[in-house]
Order: sequence, then C-alpha cells, then structure tokens
Amino acid sequence: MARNILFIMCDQLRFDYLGCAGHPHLKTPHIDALAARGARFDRAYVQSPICGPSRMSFYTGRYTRSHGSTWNGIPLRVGEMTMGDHLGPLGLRTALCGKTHMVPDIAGMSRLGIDPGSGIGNRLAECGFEVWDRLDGLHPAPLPRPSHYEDHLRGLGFGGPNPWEQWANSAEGDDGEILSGWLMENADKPARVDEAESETPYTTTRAIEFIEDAGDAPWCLHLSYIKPHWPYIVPAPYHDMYGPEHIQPLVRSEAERADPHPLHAAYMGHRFSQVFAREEVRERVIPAYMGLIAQIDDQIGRLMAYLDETGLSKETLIVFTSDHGDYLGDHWLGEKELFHDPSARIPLIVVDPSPEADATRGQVLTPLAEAIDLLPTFVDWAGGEARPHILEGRSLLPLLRGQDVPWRNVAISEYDYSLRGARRSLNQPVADCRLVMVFDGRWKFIHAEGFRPMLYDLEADPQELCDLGADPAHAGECARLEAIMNRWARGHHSRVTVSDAEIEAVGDGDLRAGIAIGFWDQAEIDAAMDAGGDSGN
Ligand SMILES: O=[N+]([O-])c1ccc(OS(=O)(=O)O)cc1
Repeated sequence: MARNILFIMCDQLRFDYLGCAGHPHLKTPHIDALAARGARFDRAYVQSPICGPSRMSFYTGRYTRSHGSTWNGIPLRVGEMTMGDHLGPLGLRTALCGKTHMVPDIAGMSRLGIDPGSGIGNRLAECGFEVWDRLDGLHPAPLPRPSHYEDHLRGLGFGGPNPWEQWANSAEGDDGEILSGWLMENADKPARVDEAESETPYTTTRAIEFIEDAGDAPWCLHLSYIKPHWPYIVPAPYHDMYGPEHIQPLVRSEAERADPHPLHAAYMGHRFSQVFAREEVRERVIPAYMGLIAQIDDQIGRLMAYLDETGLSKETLIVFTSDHGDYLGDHWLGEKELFHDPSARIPLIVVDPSPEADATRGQVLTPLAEAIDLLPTFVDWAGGEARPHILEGRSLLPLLRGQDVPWRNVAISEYDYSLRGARRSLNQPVADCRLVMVFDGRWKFIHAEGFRPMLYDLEADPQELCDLGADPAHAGECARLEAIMNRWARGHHSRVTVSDAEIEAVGDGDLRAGIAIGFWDQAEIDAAMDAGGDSGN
C-alpha cells in the first residue's frame, strides 16, 4: 500500500466555523464527513497566530523561537529542514499546491554560494516543496506575487494590471464600475468571476491534477487554500448563502475595554480591530466569510469523491487544518495575532485510514495538539524515525490509534509584534516585542516582555472575557506557568546536528580513542585499560 499524505490547510479559518465544531448555522457537511472518517482534535493551537511564522512551524515541525521566522516576510534561514527534507528521503514526492507565505533567505544562499535560480536554490526558496502550483493570496500590484493563478486568469481572458484583484477579488456596481474587495462594504456582493474560476476550485483542480500526475509513486501534497482569508469577497452563489441572522453573537464585554492589558489595548487601537467593532461591518463581512468556507467545503466534497473513486482514500493520511483564526470583532479585535481562542486555536481533523485507527474513528480528541505535531505525524506515517532534536512536536498517530502515550501538559505559542503599530504605540524596543502563550488546558498564561502577564481561566471563563493577570490572587498561578515557560525556553531548540540518543551512545570511549586526560603515569593508563577502558572522565 502506498502511504500518501494529503495535508489540507485553510488560511484564517477559525476553529469554531465548522458544523462539526458546533457552528449553529454554517453547513460544512464534507468537512464534517472528514471528521467522521477520522478524528477531530478539539484543542489544537498554532505556534504563532499569524500566517508566515505559523506555517514555518507547520513546515519545519519547530517552534518559532527555533526556526526564527518571526513574522510574515522574515525569511526562513537556509539550513532549517522542512517537510520535503524529512519526507523526500522516505520516498514521498512532497509538493505544494497553494500558499506557503515562504520568503527565501537570499542572503544566506549567497553566503553559501547557492544560486537561487538553481534546483537546490529553488527548493530552498520554496520551503522544501516541489512547487506544483503556488498562489500566496492577493498581492497588490507593486509587490512580488508568486502566482500561477494570475496566469490562469489571464489565460481565461481576464485582463488589466492585476486580474486577481480586479476580477477575482472585486465586484461590479450597477453601472459596471469595479467595486474593490479590499473594501468591506462590498463583502455582500458577488465576485466578478464565476465560481468555477475563483481561487478555491482552481486550487482543488490543480491538486487533483497533481495526484493524477503522481501516479503510483507515494506523495505528500500540501493543498493550501488561501481562503477564507480576506479580501472577504466570494462568487455567487456563495455571496448570499448566509446573512446577518446566521452570524454568531459577539464575544466581548465592556469590562474588556474598561481596563485592558496594554497589549490588548494597543491591538484594540489598530484599524483592523476598530472596523470590526461596528455591527454593520460584522453583518456584512461574516456572511461572506461563511460563504468562503461553504465553498471550501464543497471543494473538499469534490476532492473526497475523487479520492474515493480512485481508491486513494484507503491509502492516504488526510489532514484538514488552518494556519490561525480570525477575531471577527470578538474581544474588540480584528484579524488574529493575540492568543484568544478565535485567533490561536485551529480546526484539526486527521483521517488515518489504517485499521488501527478505528479505535478513535469519529471521535473528538482532547489532548493538547500543536501545529508542530503534523510533520512528526507524517514522518511516522511514512515509516521514518522520530527525530526529537529537530522535530519538536510529536506524532499524533498513537493518539489516533487509541494508545496510551505520555503527552504534553502545555501548548505553547509565540508572537512578535515588532512589525505592528502596537510597537510604536507602546514605545517598545523591537527586541522586546515578544509574547509567549502557555496553555495547560485550563489556564492560559501570556507572558508579555516589559508588561504584566495576561491570564485566563478557561474552565470558569471559556469565552476568555476576564483577564486575571493583574489580580494578586492569581499571582501564584502566573508564577507556576511562567516557570513552565522558562523551563521550555531553556531547553534545547537549536542543537539539531546531534540527538540526545547519539550523545548517550558516545559513552566513555575517550581513553580507548587515545585521549588520556588526567593520568600520572603509564601504570594508571594500563590499569584503566585492564578495567575496561573507562578513563574516569
Ligand atoms: O500587514 N500585512 O501585510 C499582512 C498582515 C496579515 C496578513 O495575513 S496573513 O494571514 O497572511 O498573515 C497578510 C499581510
């Protein structure tokens, strides 16, 4: 049996915007069917609640502090091993269809004499993937935009300086004028392209073409949808499938605004948060967001029908997840980037087709999962060895197969806000714009360099409306979680060239190798050799 991997990621899909995760109105029957075929991890967190760093953690299996790509556009340094580096030697053709947000480390390549245009240079620039098709989301005209989709649109006859923006991500007014999808007031209008020509079906078609191209050789395909990320605009019929009556109640309180943590206050001050504080904005944007998800769901249905027809679903590990969520106005915030569940918690469904995984089929699993667990899971599925000195997550396969394995007690996530307005409004040095979340399943502690911590008790306050970080009665809880964070931070993150096991195996062979440190005379060396060769060092 081939052991393929289909690694599906959405962009900015909240954990709770799925039928199977309890959304009262949004219908996602095909994604729900995936959860029924496999298992849904209900407490899964990203390693950084923004696209680039989060994805680099998915692709390297390492925390943000370990891989160093701390924000969108910060290159992943040459030398970090990625998915293709781990899975290629196990025989899997590891390909990308969609978004990575990868930015190449051109300076690093030049230092090593690697031509970015060469085969290896290309592979490094593309995060270790073979690029089958790359679309990184809409980029305004002056920015570089790695995109096959734009060529596709041009091929269909959509012209103009940026057809993606002017066709796929715009609507049309009554007089034929272009209404930009950047402007949220246009979110209730259909995009100017037909549904079949929009990003999500295009990406799915390209994924199916890859699978056909791969034939019988094993593969790992990263199918990486750029939706439901903004611009919040979707083609008919998805644009009016949902209305204001289908949006979830706001999760926010006046108390949150009364005396917020300085970071929370700074984020409330960003434009993208203030706009979502207006009810008319939520009422117009969230139905489009839901339409985008419904469209993804239909495409998942199409893809699964293909995998069933070809028999591939019996030999393919399937993952469905997202790179982070979207506040959509909750907690007086827009976008993502802080650690409330709407931002840092993600949907995570894993379908392991092997009979051993019948043990958990259809179940909701509650161990704390991290994004960095996926790559070790893939290595495990492909028959590789665990490499914990490089891959900092753990394989999820034992959990899926009902095995009682020791598991982590906390999920960790990090964020660097130095490229955001919050740095300026808080007058923070760049180096101190660091946040670390430690979540133990009940208490969510957030260390903020230079400020008091934030603390939420998700048992008493599942909506995270009450920040207890300034409450002296909870100082002990903060200290406990801070100690866990410090222990984690002190651990090895960068000794990736030699494993603990290799160090243990080195043993006491220095004398046998001719290194005689601390001996007085030959008689002492002879005695040590007669006793087995232990130098005593
Ligand atoms: O500020 N930006 O340019 C920016 C911010 C967020 C963003 O979304 S993300 O999901 O791709 O991180 C993209 C671009």
